[in-house]
Amino acid sequence: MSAPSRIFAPGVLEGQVILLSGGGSGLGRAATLELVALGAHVAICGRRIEPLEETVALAGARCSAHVCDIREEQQVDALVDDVLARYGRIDTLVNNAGGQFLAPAEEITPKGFRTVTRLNLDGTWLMTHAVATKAFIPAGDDGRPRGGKVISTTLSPHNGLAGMVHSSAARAGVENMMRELSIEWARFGIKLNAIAAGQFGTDVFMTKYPREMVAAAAGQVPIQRLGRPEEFAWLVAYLASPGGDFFSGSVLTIDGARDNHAGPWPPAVHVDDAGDPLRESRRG
Ligand SMILES: CCCCC/C=C/C(=O)SCCNC(=O)CCNC(=O)[C@H](O)C(C)(C)COP(=O)(O)OP(=O)(O)OC[C@H]1O[C@@H](n2cnc3c(N)ncnc32)[C@H](O)[C@@H]1OP(=O)(O)O
Ligand SMILES: NC(=O)C1=CN([C@@H]2O[C@H](COP(=O)(O)OP(=O)(O)OC[C@H]3O[C@@H](n4cnc5c(N)ncnc54)[C@H](OP(=O)(O)O)[C@@H]3O)[C@@H](O)[C@H]2O)C=CC1
Repeated sequence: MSAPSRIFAPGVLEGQVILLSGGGSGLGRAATLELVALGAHVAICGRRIEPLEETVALAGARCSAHVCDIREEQQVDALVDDVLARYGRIDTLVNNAGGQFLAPAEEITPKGFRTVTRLNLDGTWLMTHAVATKAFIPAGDDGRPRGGKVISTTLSPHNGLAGMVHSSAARAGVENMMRELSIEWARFGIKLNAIAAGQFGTDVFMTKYPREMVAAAAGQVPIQRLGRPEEFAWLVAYLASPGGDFFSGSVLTIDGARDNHAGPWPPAVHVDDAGDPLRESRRG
């Protein structure tokens, strides 16, 4: 059973049905536990059943596991149909599944580039389109489109993450997809936002990339630490809650200022002998 939220009132998401991709690990698991703790029913998906079942064991009966590869149109259709058959509605879609490999751009093959853009951009589109057309746009009891929310995880820094040209391109595409759809689908009551995550110390982040880069990552964040999965989870919960109702078409960057500068301030080349930031002397 999920522990009570440290931030939000219990029950703030009571009655909501949330579909979240990548709920078997890291940020997706943390978000699932927070959403369930706030009263939501959360259907989670991923390619492997084992990690999904581990999340269900932690979250309790309001969470269900569904195997689905978000890159496969038929699997996505079947997933959304299953979730609707089980819960009768979907209020919020969290597109959290994603990832990439680290490689110099010139070494990335067409297949490698396609693999990452298919996962992050096409997969996010397939999920968003299926949930919108099956759950958000059809009329509810009042004869009007039911509406709903879409929250998509993207990537900070926005000026390009070196070694990840495929993911940098795909996440920029996702952010503009959210912005564009927030205009077109406002007429259906659909609100779409992106959460641009900086570096968070999830298990996969800590183990997938070269050790030297992981060790240096916190030092590249102006506030000098990695994000904590629960900090991401709180932002997802806020957007899903009534507090998030006037957000649409936004990119919320959660990265300890990494989007603005890499490293502490002042950097070593910007300090005087006492270690203070350099400043110009007044003229005259
Ligand atoms: C310090 C850095 C800051 C990082 C900031 C971001 C952090 C995070 O996002 S942390 C969370 C990361 N989580 C994930 O990435 C999870 C999901 N990732 C994956 O599933 C894989 O990494 C995937 C994206 C590569 C997709 O896996 P899969 O569909 O199983 O693809 P394949 O392994 O079959 O590979 C297909 C194709 O892709 C190319 N490729 C894969 N890995 C590499 C590599 N390490 N280097 C170069 N190229 C790679 C390659 O073309 C593969 O085809 P084949 O050569 O025919 O195998
Ligand atoms: N941690 C970080 O610092 C950052 C993370 N992000 C992004 O945040 C998200 C979560 O990251 P994090 O928790 O750290 O990483 P994880 O690798 O732990 O999470 C990725 C999740 O996505 C699922 N997934 C991957 N491919 C597919 C697919 N084709 N279909 C369905 N599910 C899939 C995985 O499950 P399975 O393998 O079973 O399919 C896994 O549960 C990702 O999009 C990541 O790129 C962005 C910026 C920084």
